[in-house]
Amino acid sequence: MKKHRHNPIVQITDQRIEEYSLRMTTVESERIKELVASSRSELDYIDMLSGNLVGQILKMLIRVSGAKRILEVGTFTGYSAVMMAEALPEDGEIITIEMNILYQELAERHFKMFDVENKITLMKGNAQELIKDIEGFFGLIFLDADKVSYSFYYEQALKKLESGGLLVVDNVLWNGTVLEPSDHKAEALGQFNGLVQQDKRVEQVLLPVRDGLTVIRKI
Ligand SMILES: C[S@@+](CC[C@H](N)C(=O)[O-])C[C@H]1O[C@@H](n2cnc3c(N)ncnc32)[C@H](O)[C@@H]1O
Repeated sequence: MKKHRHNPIVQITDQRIEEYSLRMTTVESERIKELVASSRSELDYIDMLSGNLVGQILKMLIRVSGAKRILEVGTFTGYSAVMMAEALPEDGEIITIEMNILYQELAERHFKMFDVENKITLMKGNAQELIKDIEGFFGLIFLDADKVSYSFYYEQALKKLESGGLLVVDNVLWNGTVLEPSDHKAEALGQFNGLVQQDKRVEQVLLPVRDGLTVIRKI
């Protein structure tokens, strides 16, 4: 029998509005639906997967900005990486970092299965160590890994973003608990949001979509 996590991510918006928004949003491709089904059949829980609202925002940002080189921190089973690959031109590339061996194997299998392995490179290991040595600049960076390290990743990401490049950061509202932090993750995310808000090097919008998504543009 499948296990359920004690504290799964819940929507911060009204559930009916969330469902309506999903119904009115471009539908996931067949391969993305298959990837979700495959993830569900392999794992006890898949609530870390960012979902169609975040996925479609990423795709839209890639198409509108023309970003060709993308860095993702936090692959999980490859959902957002494959979504982003769908919006990339033929010569585009994604580097995605994952430290969990089980997720690495599953993501790798999905990249092969869904024919995007030529566009996606999976870096295996701790992003906190690996990110510093990644060379070149990126048009878009998607930050979706260990929440307490967001401020560290933020500085690294700013160094690696092209001027005008986008940093998209997931879970910035942490179930709304950033308003009154009662654990170290909520506290770290609250500090991160404040850091971005004060930073003159960027402009940003915090979207109350799903668990909170901030889109940051490097000036
Ligand atoms: C929220 S999930 C990513 C979801 C994925 N972006 C998606 O939309 O399907 C976060 C992932 O980051 C990975 N992770 C957490 N800390 C990490 C670190 N320091 N280095 C690399 N991966 C990390 C976790 O193992 C997990 O798979």
